[in-house]
Amino acid sequence: MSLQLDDITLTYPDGDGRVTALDRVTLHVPAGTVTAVVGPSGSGKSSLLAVAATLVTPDSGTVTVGGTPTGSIGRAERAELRRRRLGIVFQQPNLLPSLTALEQLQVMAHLDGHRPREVRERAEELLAAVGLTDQARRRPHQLSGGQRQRVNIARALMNEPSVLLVDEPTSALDHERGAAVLDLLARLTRERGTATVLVTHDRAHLAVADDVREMVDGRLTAAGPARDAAGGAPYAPTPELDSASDSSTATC
Ligand SMILES: Nc1ncnc2c1ncn2[C@@H]1O[C@H](COP(=O)(O)OP(=O)(O)OP(=O)(O)O)[C@@H](O)[C@H]1O
Repeated sequence: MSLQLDDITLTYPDGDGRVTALDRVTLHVPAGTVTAVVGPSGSGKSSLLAVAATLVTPDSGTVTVGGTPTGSIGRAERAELRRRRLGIVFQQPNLLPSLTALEQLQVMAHLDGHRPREVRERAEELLAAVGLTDQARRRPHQLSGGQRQRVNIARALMNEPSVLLVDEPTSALDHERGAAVLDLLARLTRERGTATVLVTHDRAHLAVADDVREMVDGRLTAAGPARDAAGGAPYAPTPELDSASDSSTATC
């Protein structure tokens, strides 16, 4: 299922006036693809994720998650949609200190009333997918930063979301671990048909994206595909990179 944002404008109160965080933003993220969003501080990236997550209601425009237009449903239904359809990965994994890696995942689905055996199997499958089978019984303080972030990602996938919203998942990691987490996100996105939005400052990681957009002053520009045909060239946005052919040959 896909994520569709149409003509989204979002303003916040600012003294006597209002500041425009998102300015007529339109974005379509097809199922099984990763769209990366880059842009300077204060350009509107977090606001975009908050609106896509239905945590913030825009002034105008529509957010459609897996075919469901979120503006036309009530608050309770939106909360239900968030729980069932959306996976959200914030910068810092907010894992519960007293739970093991396995329990962090299980607790998500127990809340939904699934059978314990099914829940356990799914949690084990996801921990295996992120390469943490051997760490399943460790608590957060017994895991490395990269391992904690992988638990965070596995947990976000526990309820099989249609849409995955990821904010700077590698900010606490070194380059190599960050790249491994990004590769994992891209693989799981494709395997599970998720529509993934990835906000990142690290342009070296954009090679995993199917599409790269740049946020500038609340406007989203089409920056084109992040990879060349060989899957290698990283994206480096500059004013002359409006054409896709340029973006595929640019270097950082
Ligand atoms: N709650 C708020 N009240 C008022 N203005 C806000 C609020 N949240 C964000 N803004 C403003 O909206 C604009 C977009 O902010 P946003 O946090 O979306 O940017 P960002 O690209 O995520 O920045 P960063 O990379 O620093 O996290 C900025 O001008 C910011 O100051």
